[in-house]
Amino acid sequence: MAKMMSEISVPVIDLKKFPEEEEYNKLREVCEKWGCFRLVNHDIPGSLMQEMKEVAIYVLSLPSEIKKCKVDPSKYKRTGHMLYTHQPLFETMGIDLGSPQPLNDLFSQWDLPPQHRHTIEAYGKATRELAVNLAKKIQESVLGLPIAPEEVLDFENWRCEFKLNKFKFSPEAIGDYGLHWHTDGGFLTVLQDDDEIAGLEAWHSPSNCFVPVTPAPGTFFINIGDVGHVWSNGRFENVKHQVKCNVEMPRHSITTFLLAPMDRNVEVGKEFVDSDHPPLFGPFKFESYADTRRATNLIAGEALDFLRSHPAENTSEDPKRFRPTENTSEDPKVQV
Ligand SMILES: O=C(O)CCC(=O)C(=O)O
Ligand SMILES: [Fe+2]
Repeated sequence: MAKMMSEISVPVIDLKKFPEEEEYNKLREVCEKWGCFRLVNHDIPGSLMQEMKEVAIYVLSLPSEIKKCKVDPSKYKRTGHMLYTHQPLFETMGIDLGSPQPLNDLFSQWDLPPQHRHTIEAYGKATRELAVNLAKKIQESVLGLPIAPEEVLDFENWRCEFKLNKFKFSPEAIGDYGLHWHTDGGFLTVLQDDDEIAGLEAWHSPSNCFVPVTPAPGTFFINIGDVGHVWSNGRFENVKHQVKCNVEMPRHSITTFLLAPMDRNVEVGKEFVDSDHPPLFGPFKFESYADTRRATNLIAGEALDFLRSHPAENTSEDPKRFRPTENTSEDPKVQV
């Protein structure tokens, strides 16, 4: 069994403390050492978070015949209900909020209360803005202020994805995985984890163990994904995380993924490159990276090895490379 160090806890970033230099330094260090943090004092109202959770509970408890009824997948790649044979406790509902049409189609097919639409739109907009704000703070934490306007990244134009998740926890599922360990593919994720039902665990490389993430109502859990790792030239941790069933009650979470530039390549940020730190990754299109992750089922950041500038320098010698001490007898990696 992997050791679980319950005395270590995920660091906290306080959004109200910016632009204090100390909080910028903490943010940068946390991205390097953990790749995740608990965010407090953001300005998304607790009432909107609660309403969004109620919508998630409502939508994901609809009969499966209704949930199965998909909006045209050729039209909307990111909208629809998904189940995973290897992760039977997990189901997710993706909604593309990039244009009003997918929501129009969903609401006309599913006959959802109109108020739910308002909640999804308001919450999607608020968490997207929060993700963009955090991404900017992260860039500022590296470059220092003020950043020359031409260097500020256009995070507001980046691709964003939105998902409602349900974990069908029950007495029989105790000890099972809701989601096996993985990284998120994008730049960063704003996760509203269940405010009552625990289960999320984040990998902490310096301690070589998974750390339980304790629910904290009214806050978000933020994690850096593979694109954030590439952009920082490997300096920021694309944190591995998993969800385990410890409680006998269903668990719900809502994820807003800030993924990558829409029409440009993902590239190593030039602020991370100098003669001692050549770029570790070549430029790539996010969609093709996402396809590779899916096709190879390498969903814990290993697919980045295909993009390394010097593939011979395989990360297997990297002492920080993820080596789980449990789950090794089976292949736990399943697409998320
Ligand atoms: O529900 C959670 O706590 C985590 C969800 C997650 O990791 C994901 O959707 O990628
Ligand atoms: Fe995740």
